[in-house]
Amino acid sequence: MAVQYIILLSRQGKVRLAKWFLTLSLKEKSKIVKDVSTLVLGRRTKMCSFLEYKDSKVVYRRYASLFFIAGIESTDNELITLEIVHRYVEQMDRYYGNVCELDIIFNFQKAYYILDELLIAGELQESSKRDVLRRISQQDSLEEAEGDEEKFSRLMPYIGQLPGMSGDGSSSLGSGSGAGGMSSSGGPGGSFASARGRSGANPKSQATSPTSAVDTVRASLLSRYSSATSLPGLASFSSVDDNPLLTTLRSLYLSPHTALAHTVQREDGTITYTPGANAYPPVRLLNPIEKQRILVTGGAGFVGSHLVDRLMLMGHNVICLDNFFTGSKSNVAHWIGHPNFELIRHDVVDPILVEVDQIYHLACPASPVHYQSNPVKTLKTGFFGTYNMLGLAKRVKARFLLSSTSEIYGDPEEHPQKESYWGHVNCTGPRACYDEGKRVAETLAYSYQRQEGVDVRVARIFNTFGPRMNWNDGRVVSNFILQALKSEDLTVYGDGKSTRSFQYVHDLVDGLMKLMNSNCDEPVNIGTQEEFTIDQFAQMVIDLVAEETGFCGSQVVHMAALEDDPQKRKPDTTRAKERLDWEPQWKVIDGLRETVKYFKTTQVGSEI
Ligand SMILES: O=c1ccn([C@@H]2O[C@H](COP(=O)(O)OP(=O)(O)O[C@H]3OC[C@@H](O)[C@H](O)[C@H]3O)[C@@H](O)[C@H]2O)c(=O)[nH]1
Repeated sequence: MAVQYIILLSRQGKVRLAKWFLTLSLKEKSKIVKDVSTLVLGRRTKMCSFLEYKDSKVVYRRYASLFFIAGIESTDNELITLEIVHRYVEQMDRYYGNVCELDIIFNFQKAYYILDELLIAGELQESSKRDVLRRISQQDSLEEAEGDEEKFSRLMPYIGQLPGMSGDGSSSLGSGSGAGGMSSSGGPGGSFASARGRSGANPKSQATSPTSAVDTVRASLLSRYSSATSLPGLASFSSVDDNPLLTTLRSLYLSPHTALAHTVQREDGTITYTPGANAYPPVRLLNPIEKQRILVTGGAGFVGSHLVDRLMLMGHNVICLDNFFTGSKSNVAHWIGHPNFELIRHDVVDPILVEVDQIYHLACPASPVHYQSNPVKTLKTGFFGTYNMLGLAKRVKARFLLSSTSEIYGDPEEHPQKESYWGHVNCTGPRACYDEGKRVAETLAYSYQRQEGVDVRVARIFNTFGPRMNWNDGRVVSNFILQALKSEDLTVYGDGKSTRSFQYVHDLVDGLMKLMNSNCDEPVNIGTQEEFTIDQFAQMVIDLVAEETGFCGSQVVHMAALEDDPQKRKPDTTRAKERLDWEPQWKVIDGLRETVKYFKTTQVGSEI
């Protein structure tokens, strides 16, 4: 009698543990996991717990929110297998005390250790609960002695900078969305409580339902991490109006090149960077239930890097993925090396596999100058990039947010534009690579939603500006500010009567986060009602630069109009208000003032 494999599967289909006692290729293992998950999850509660799968058998039992699945040979005994599984549950229950799915997610190594004591090569080795627990507690003491020293020495450089970080160090096998699974634990088909009831070993368990076990774990996690809520100025991240947050954010973008201190040697033309010269900004210490692993594609770009800042300050684990085509490492340099941060150079046109809970898919050049410089690549990014990220979302069961654009409305015949408007796009014009790329990206998102059940969010972003726009971005805001700072003429394309509504980047980031965490799966316009003609906007920039620098000698000059340039653009944001409770907090003039400061301090006259 030899067990071939043990799989612990959540009701949402997430594998929480998999142990193989026979040699199989990765492909074969994934096939078995996929087939067996489908078989088991598809069964109703009263159905028999034994199944035939190819030339083997599958024995399963549900305890609270987890299915324990064992594969055996067709000649092996199902009841004995069930008894082994049950013994495993009892031993975990003893070890963890009121074990639940979260225990296994956050302390999965122990679940493996216990299994290793119970089964060797698939054969039952030790059925005594007491002996298994004694060995595990010996291991624990050894690990504590060795691990604490090492962990502390590794974290030492950060401890001074990250309030309360010293208590963390929990690992995560599955995703943070395990918390979602826990909330619905209990129910028919067996439970951890029933295992405890049989063992009679845990007096606490007799009176504890699976739901209260979850509550206990939640409560203990929350109390362990409760100090986070008292961090001065970092308790709330709901809005950028929160001044301490704004001060922290400003410190990140108003001095991007000082993330690494540097000295410039003019004589030999070298720059020396000093690593670790600046402290990381303090990030919130989230309890593991709230801490998400979040992928931001295009995370080193203009909007992406602001989003990364906000998510990092909120205390999440952030993976920033960028091909640095228009994004720049310096936009996120202040996070490099932080324990919660990973930077990956990768082009979304190629697939990638990372285990995450949420995906903000922002990767795509957004300035007309950039996206038109390589239209085929822009289309590939729109289609394949989105296709790959949706595939990833499907595979890891992550929520997916697409950054779409007001450009999907083309040169609109409806004004302001509601989300219900289908648009007016020239599919053969120079802007089509972006417009149609984003339109097909939306189509892909909703097709994945319908066909594969992927949880999608779609943000239609209107003209956005702010710090970290590239000096060579080519969009109207950065062009005009840079021209005005150098007292050059402001180049207005066309007669200057076309309009745009502009929003400051912090408002957009608020909107994206609200949308991601809402239940609104329809497209949502994110933009402001402040609409200007390009002539008016040019004059406002000249005035602001004069106010900031004391002088601006620029004039407005009109040049040839651009092909297919939309004549007017302003969002109807009723849906954002009603569904997300989102409204812009920044007046355009305030955002522009800050952007002028940014360009003045970091671009014009900058050393590097
Ligand atoms: O130097 C310039 C730059 C731009 N403009 C004009 O200013 C207006 C705005 O142009 P931008 O290049 O900033 O942006 P567009 O509105 O054309 O496209 C933008 O739309 C929304 C987003 O999704 C994208 O960021 C971008 O595609 C256009 O009418 C353009 O012709 C100038 O008059 N002078």
